[in-house]
Amino acid sequence: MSALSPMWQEASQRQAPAMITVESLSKSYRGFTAVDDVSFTAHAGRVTGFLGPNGAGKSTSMRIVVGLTPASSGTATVLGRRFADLPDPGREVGVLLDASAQHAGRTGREILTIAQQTMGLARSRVDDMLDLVSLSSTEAERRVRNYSLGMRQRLGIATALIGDPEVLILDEPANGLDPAGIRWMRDLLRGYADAGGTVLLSSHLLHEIEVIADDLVVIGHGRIVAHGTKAELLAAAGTVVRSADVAGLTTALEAAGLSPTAYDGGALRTDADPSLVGTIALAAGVALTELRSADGAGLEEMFLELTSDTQREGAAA
Ligand SMILES: Nc1ncnc2c1ncn2[C@@H]1O[C@H](COP(=O)(O)OP(=O)(O)OP(=O)(O)O)[C@@H](O)[C@H]1O
Repeated sequence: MSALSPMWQEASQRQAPAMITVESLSKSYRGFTAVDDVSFTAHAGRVTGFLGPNGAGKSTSMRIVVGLTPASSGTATVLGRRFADLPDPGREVGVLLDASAQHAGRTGREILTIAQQTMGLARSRVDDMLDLVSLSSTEAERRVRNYSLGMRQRLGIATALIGDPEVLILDEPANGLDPAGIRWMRDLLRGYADAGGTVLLSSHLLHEIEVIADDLVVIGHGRIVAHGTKAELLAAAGTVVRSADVAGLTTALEAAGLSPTAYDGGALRTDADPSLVGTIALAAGVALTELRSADGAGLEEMFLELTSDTQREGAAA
């Protein structure tokens, strides 16, 4: 990452170069389409969250990006090349796909030392990385089979970062981390992106990704259902409004041409902004008990819908 030119670091974030480009990617397994015409980009200086319920196609897409699974069609490039064509992938792209896949019989220090030697890095990188991910020297001497999932995630992140790559690709890195661990990871990734790095990370939890990501790519049933900056996706949320007279409020909003939908605990949500909703309620003589911008509600509803679909499918399978 230290190789990033100052020009890139100064570039406005949205105009930062695309470091990961996925175009019309599809993957089928014996007639089942796991990834269906997926396209997105991840930019330098930004954390891109890849969000979707279990089985949505996140891991498959990420495995294709890093060359572990062949695509049925479409292309994926990192730093402008197919992963397999990168001259020095370990030092260009840090990858953590499955923290549990690390060699269980080796110690954390051994795993980092192997990576350090394979990449021809300074020996000091091993201790630097252990410090960075807060694994103590005692923990580093333990075999990975005795690590908690959270410790494996920390070790996996250390391994991904040891080569000082420009791009980080992490599949569900927050799994197994406690709230303090999630905060630690958020700060680490924020610092990495602020220094010009590119992060693509997946999660099946909206709130987890909401606190970490700048950009969001939402996937369901193998297809991209939303893609944009977090601010854009959260802003397109409308208003949450509540009244003791739900029927009267619904009638008034519908008469004004709005289409309110039921929201949490008897409230209603509409796409209109709060001032319009307040004006309509006042004109109709309906007293409100709550009126607020529904930050994130649209995204949350969409995500819940995707999740419940997936659960129904899972139950039927
Ligand atoms: N090797 C495979 N053979 C057959 N089907 C597969 C294979 N790998 C993945 N799938 C299927 O493709 C779909 C997408 O799986 P994938 O692991 O990419 O989802 P995901 O979004 O990463 O989910 P999770 O959050 O559960 O890891 C799932 O229905 C899965 O069962």
